[in-house]
Amino acid sequence: MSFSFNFDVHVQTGPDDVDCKELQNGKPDYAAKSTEDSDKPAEPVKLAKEHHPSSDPDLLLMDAVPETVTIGTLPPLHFLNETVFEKTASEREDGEKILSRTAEQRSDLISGVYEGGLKVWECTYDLLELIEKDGETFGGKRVLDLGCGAGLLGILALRRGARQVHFQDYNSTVIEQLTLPNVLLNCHEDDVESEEDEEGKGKGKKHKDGVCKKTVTEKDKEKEEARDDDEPPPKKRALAPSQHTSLTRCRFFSGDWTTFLALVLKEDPAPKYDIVFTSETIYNTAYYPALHEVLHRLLAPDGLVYLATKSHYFGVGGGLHLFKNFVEQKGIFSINHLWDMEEGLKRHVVGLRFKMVKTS
Ligand SMILES: C[S@@+](CC[C@H](N)C(=O)[O-])C[C@H]1O[C@@H](n2cnc3c(N)ncnc32)[C@H](O)[C@@H]1O
Repeated sequence: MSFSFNFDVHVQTGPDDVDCKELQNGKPDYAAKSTEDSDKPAEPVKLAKEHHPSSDPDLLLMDAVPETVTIGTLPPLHFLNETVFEKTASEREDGEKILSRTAEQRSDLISGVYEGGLKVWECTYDLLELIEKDGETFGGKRVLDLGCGAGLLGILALRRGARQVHFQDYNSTVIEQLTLPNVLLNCHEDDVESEEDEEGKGKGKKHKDGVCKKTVTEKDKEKEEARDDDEPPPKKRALAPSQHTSLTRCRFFSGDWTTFLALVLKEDPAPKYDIVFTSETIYNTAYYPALHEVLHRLLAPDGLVYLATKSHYFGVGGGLHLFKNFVEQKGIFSINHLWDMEEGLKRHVVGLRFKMVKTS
């Protein structure tokens, strides 16, 4: 069986693989690309493009093994477990070959080739919890999930009434095989509501930090496969893209930040975002100029960037301290700590706002 989506790609992509430093012992070597030695900015390596879902994705979703994360009173969020990619890599469309390469190399990141979007990283959960605690409302807001991976942050905003949500990931395979399917999994509002009623009662494991994570097991999957043909379709079956009103509020982009910015700045008017989420994206100091430029150009004058990050990325080099230094040198944004976990490997959520409200 093929797991492919058909996408209309409206902007041509560049070469997929580039000369890049690859992981050594599972960690990328960014030493040659640190901010100190980079008078030349990091090369754009993957040209940006927009993805338009153009076919019925039901088949893919029927075979998917979704997980659900529930945090406090937030709506449950569904996402494909990364293990599905290991098992089905050869059957999926993957022009970038990242599914096979990550499986071969057993690596979370391959610098310049695969930037880690196929799994949900820890700080995404931290940020979801902060949103729950602070009661952030999204009604009518324009949201960018920058370096989205699975896209849970953007999906939450969508579920909570954001006017538009744009998803960006470095890898087109991530957008096509993970982000978009996840959006579809979560877009069927009626289904999701009825699942909340049924499933809130105990299948999930309550974690001490309040995160309730439920995995749909192989057994559940077998049960689903054994279903009689006369039975109604499973609740989580997604609607065709054209039927999704939620989907009309979304756009999907892949590519590196420099060319992503260039692509959207060609639009008239160019997008401005009230909220930008970016989780676990500051591990590589070489990318700071491009990341900062995206935030600078695309954040609305009174907008807010939620940045979730580990304190330090061991073996990689980046981290909050270096990023704060970079931001301070630029003098555009002020940074506030919104949440800190000081035990173990320290994690943080910080907010960035323009120092002076821009008049544009
Ligand atoms: C470690 S993953 C985090 C994924 C997701 N935000 C999460 O927390 O689960 C880092 C993400 O940052 C994005 N990223 C990193 N460097 C990038 C670059 N130079 N250009 C564009 N995207 C980049 C990739 O899309 C990648 O998915």
